[in-house]
Amino acid sequence: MSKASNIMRLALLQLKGSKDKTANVANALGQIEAAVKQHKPRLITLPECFNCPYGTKYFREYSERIPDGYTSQQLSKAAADHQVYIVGGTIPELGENDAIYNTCTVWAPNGELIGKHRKMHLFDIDVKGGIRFKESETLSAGNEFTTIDVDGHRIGIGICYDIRFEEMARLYRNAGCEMIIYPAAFNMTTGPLHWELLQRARANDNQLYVVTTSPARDSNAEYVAYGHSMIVDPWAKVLKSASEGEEIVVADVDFSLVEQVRQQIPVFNQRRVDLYSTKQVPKV
Ligand SMILES: NC(=O)CCC(=O)C(=O)O
Repeated sequence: MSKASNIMRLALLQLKGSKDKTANVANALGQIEAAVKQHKPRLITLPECFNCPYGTKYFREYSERIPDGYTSQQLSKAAADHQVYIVGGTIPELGENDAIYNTCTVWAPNGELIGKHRKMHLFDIDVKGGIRFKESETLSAGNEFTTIDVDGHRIGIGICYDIRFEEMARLYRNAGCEMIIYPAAFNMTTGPLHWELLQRARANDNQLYVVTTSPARDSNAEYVAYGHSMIVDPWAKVLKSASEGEEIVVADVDFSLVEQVRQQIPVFNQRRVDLYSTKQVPKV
């Protein structure tokens, strides 16, 4: 598809969550409607696990089939009603053989499912004096890369912990992506240290936009999300950032900046491939 425009308006919805799935989805739908009315975005993003508490003991109970489940159907309808792209955060997906995945769905303005990304790198960490979390206790990892086309612009999808894996971002860059979107929920141990750093690193290394959308912080929750949903530009500059609470972050991104940065700092033509190998890029 040809690039209709280089400017795209994004709205990142940093949403409050609770244990009530219907209320969480209703809140997301209300915020989508508000964002559309107030800001007329082309693309809306939601947080990781926006319809359920983020915790391994909850994933199976809250899981749904995609695209037949309740949350998918609501997001599809919202995209069509408002004529907008929706990167639907993540939900626990009930997959083949009863496996559960942490999955992002992407909806086109006609309500069609145009992308489904299962988190590839499960969040399994144990930091002394900090956080212990093991997604693999109940989740399975996805094995496929996911890119979508929005008005001729290729966008890669990753989920939270995926951002730590530079190889994945590099692969998206090599596949022609100009932006990577990560629904995410960093925590209060690693968030202050690594959240902005990782986004700016991925943007700088690959000369593309990086977008993250977090749940709002709830200090009483079992897992306290860091917040600070963010858009970083291809210069690795923070274009816009949320605070901790429920918030809509709106920004116009200019995709011509991607090409400008790649021309001005042409590292991808300066690789010493005679000294280090570059892997074959799998088709994505
Ligand atoms: N939900 C996640 O994958 C959390 C990742 C995270 O907090 C990190 O430090 O990495």
